[in-house]
Amino acid sequence: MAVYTDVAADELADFLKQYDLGELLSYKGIAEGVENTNFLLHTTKGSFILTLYEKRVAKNDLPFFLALMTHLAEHGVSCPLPVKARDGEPLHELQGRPAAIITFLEGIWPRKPNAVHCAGVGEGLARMHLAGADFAIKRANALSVAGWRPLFDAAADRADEVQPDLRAFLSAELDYLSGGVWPTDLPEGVIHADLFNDNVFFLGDKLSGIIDFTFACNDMLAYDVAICLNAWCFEPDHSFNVTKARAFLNAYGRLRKLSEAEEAALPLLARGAAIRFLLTRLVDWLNVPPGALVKPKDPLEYFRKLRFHQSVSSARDYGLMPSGLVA
Ligand SMILES: Nc1ncnc2c1ncn2[C@@H]1O[C@H](COP(=O)(O)OP(=O)(O)OP(=O)(O)O)[C@@H](O)[C@H]1O
Ligand SMILES: N[C@@H](CCO)C(=O)O
Repeated sequence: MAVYTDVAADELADFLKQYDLGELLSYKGIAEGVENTNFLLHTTKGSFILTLYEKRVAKNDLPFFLALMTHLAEHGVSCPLPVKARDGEPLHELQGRPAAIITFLEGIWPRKPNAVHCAGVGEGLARMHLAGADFAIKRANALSVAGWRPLFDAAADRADEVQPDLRAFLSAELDYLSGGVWPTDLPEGVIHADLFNDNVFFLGDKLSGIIDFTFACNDMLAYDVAICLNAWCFEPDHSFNVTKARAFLNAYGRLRKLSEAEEAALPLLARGAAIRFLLTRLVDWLNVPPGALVKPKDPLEYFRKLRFHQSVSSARDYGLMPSGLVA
């Protein structure tokens, strides 16, 4: 998160009058993250997170995110619970933006994830996929193949300022991924779609919670696996760590085994996941709003990851054995 929209103490106190959360003791903006504005609130009833939904979040989608968190929490996934105001609704408006309060989760996101964290994420992701199976509301993935071209168009003219020939590289990759190779028949369900290390909290080695469902949607479950391979299984120098990948995939597979078709599609899905984050980061990198408290993320990290996936010939390169997952 970040702070794009400031909120004065008296405005916040007025806003809180709609809730049964006691008196406001203190609050502060959270600089982490890039999508929405977030504040940590301390009230006489405890700690909470207030989110003001910004640019990339469509207001119509907010009921999906809020209901999903409630559904997952009720099905054993540790995630924040939306707090209902006195009118029974979790969604209101503050500073002209849709705003919601969610419960605070204890834990710390791992700055340097190790293989144990990766196994925790594998298990947590599989639990989320299983728990989401009977969630009734649907939301299409706005950032799947059809959504990448408009991002490219928004950044293309200045892409080469970030790295020479980046524009041509992205254009060729997009042509390939949108040219009929993207899978259409893999198992689908509710995916998190942004399960990065800053969205997973741990207490010690144990996963304590998953946050930030603002990209959650219905899509291929294996695409979520591919997003996590990108987000968790590379080193700071952007080299791939097969030990972490194996730990992640094995833990996932113990709860939800990937089908042969899903395994075979992993390299392609990983390329798609890499270009999705490369493109959103590139657009953000080139368009930091003046005065915003936000640190844009490095797009070129995902260029390097994408290059790696382009060199992968099969899911074996991610630590999977031909007969399926190693115990
Ligand atoms: N329920 C919660 N409990 C505790 N801390 C939270 C909670 N929700 C958010 N935070 C804090 O706010 C930070 C940013 O939250 P979040 O990742 O949801 O924001 P975002 O702008 O959507 O970010 P991203 O760039 O990851 O999409 C987290 O790293 C964490 O420090
Ligand atoms: N997790 C994303 C930011 C939020 O979409 C990234 O690291 O690019």
